[in-house]
Amino acid sequence: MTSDTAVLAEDLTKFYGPRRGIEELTLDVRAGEVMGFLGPNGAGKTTTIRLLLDFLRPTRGHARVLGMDSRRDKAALHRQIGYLPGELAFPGRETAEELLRFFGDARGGVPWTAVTGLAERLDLDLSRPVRAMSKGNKQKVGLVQAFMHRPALLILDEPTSGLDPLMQQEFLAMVREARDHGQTVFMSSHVLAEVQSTADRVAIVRDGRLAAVEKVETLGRRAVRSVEIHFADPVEAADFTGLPGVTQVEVTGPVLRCTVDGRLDPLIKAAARHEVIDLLSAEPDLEETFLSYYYTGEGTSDVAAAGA
Ligand SMILES: Nc1ncnc2c1ncn2[C@@H]1O[C@H](COP(=O)(O)OP(=O)(O)OP(=O)(O)O)[C@@H](O)[C@H]1O
Repeated sequence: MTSDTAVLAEDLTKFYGPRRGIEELTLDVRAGEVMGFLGPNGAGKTTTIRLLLDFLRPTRGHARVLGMDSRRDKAALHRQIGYLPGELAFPGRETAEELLRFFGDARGGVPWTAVTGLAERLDLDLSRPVRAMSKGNKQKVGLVQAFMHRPALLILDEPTSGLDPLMQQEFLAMVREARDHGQTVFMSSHVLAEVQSTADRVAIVRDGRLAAVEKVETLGRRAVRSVEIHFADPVEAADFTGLPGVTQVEVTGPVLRCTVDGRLDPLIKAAARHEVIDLLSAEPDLEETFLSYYYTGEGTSDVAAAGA
């Protein structure tokens, strides 16, 4: 592990009795990057995060975080990270302000303006008791305590859960700013779109195993989109079948409908041999296409190569 590595998991494995939480997870998060940790419900994301923080003991393997052993250096490590748990429980009667002052003191003092600044951005009323807050507002309290001391590493479990779309955008802006300040962010999600707009790389887990590590640009190039082209005159399907990445070609008179996987260039060049009236390209549904690519097992399992 070098100082360029913020998180290093090696063969990290956790079984709950006979039930697999995560198995043989080997993964690195580089210092200063935003890594999305993606997978469907039950894939093993929360288990992994809890292992990294030593809230769970691994069945096998180990983790080093910020150069420290998760288990041996637990207390020192926890002071240096910002952690948002997947499920927040605030049993006491404290207001958000009282709670956040407590967290701030526990971390050796955090400028109160850092807290109020974050609360303002997230539109959080600090004077209210946390217990009586909605799920979304509790989530905001969780986010403020994770970000407020500008930790070197943020580990966030489903951070946008319960936030409305406007607040999700604000949160993503906070993540981008954290990266600009040199902080590292490891955040889990089951929604590809939200990590896609902020993450440098994405690690994908399914059924308790790491399926792939990809740069986010690579995901974009893999986007499948549906394309409809209207020509001045009828065209032949044969002109478009067999083009690289083009499938499901359907021609009805002067209208072509097809699916394109990856670059549009071959289709555009073929279309340009005719007079084009209009071209419609539906937003690539990465969620559906990319995840199905991996979850049906067609994707590369060469994790090391993919993450390189
Ligand atoms: N305390 C536990 N006891 C037994 N099995 C557990 C326990 N915690 C998790 N599991 C199992 O481990 C697997 C991984 O769960 P985990 O919560 O890590 O997934 P996740 O990817 O975080 O899912 P979600 O998005 O639903 O939170 C699941 O099959 C789950 O049922």
